[in-house]
Amino acid sequence: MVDKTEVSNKAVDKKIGGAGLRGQSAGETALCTVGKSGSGLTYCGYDVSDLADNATFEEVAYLLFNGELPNQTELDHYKTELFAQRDLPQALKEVLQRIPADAHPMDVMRTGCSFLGNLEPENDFTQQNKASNRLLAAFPAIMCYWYKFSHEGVEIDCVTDEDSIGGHFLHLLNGKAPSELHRRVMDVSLILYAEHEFNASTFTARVCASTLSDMFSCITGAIGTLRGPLHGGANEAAMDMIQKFSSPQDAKEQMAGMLERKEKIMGFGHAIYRESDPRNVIIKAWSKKLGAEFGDSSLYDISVACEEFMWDSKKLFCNADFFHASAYHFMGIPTKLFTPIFVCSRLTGWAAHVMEQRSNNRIIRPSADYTGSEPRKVNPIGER
Ligand SMILES: CC(=O)SCCNC(=O)CCNC(=O)[C@H](O)C(C)(C)COP(=O)(O)OP(=O)(O)OC[C@H]1O[C@@H](n2cnc3c(N)ncnc32)[C@H](O)[C@@H]1OP(=O)(O)O
Ligand SMILES: O=C([O-])CC(=O)C(=O)O
Repeated sequence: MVDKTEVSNKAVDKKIGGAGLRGQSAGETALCTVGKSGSGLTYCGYDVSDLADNATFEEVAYLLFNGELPNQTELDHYKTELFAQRDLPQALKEVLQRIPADAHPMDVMRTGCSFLGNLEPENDFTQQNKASNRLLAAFPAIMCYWYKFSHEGVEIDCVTDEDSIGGHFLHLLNGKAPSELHRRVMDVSLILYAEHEFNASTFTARVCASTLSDMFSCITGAIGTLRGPLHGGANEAAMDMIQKFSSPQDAKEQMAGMLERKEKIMGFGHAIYRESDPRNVIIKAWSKKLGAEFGDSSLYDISVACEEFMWDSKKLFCNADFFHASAYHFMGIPTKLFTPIFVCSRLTGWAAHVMEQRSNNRIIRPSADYTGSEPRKVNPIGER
């Protein structure tokens, strides 16, 4: 007779692992493919390059939340809904005022998200779209209200008449309407960062969702995960690095030294893509255009030298973050706000994954291979 305990233990013992769970399928999604078809990245079946050329970020947000692109009436309605929710509650402004200027802006985003969840909680899952859209509308103001208050002592008006979220963010940051080029690049950037399957921050959101927690908790956890330099924090780290290089030649020499010292070069490599990140070619082209408009393309030329050097020496390629650094810089965005912009975009992917997890949920709880001590007895404290 088969011993049932033995069978169930065997099931548990089956190793689903490997460092970083690389190559393991950890669930199903209808939202995104990475490294599979088209240019290598699709959202709900649409190639990201097609979306970047022919859609706006709001259309992509709608797509991720609803599974289909909106028609004009649906888009107008959606944008009106988002537009009406841009302002921040006074209590949140007061909290943001208390966060010091030297705080990490990702900590500001985390606190802003969490605190909004106290003021306007998601009481049940019928409110999941409402909560997601509220965060989508409010994130640019959370970032800019804190930044302008803590750095310039200015209490900004959190509402603008900008039509798009990207334009709204740039307007809040600069206190004036952005150029059409900047509006467009910000929109493309938000599209490129919107969704990326089971990346670390999205997986965090899904794990949190799987316990049937609320949307604000899922997003707050995801922000904390995106913060690290191996994930979203790489765009900021890439900027810090390229700013230290005085010329393309200097970049190559210094990078050679970094590789020799076994340092990680931020903005290069990827856990899934093997030869290129499809988002890079898109943001790189916009960075070149912005550099020309900026009137000094040296940062772009240095970035290209870094790209060539890393490919020639290590066969490592730029990921989505690398040319975002120069692109954002050319638009006058302070480096410390780079990763928070990622939050404003990726919120859409996170929230869509939370909704998907909830729609077919089982608590995510893998097992671990034990590597600790053999079973042992507690000695009385005097004998240790
Ligand atoms: C939007 C995003 O989140 S994109 C990712 C942003 N993160 C970064 O840019 C940080 C820099 N990059 C990295 O640290 C890594 O490439 C990651 C975290 C993105 C992926 O990590 P992994 O999946 O473990 O990388 P992978 O298995 O491809 O690494 C292969 C080898 O290349 C090395 N390598 C990978 N990326 C880099 C890099 N940027 N600089 C130097 N060496 C690198 C690894 O150390 C590893 O070497 P080893 O075999 O001697 O240990
Ligand atoms: O997929 C990943 O591991 C990281 C990434 O590129 C993203 O989240 O956009």
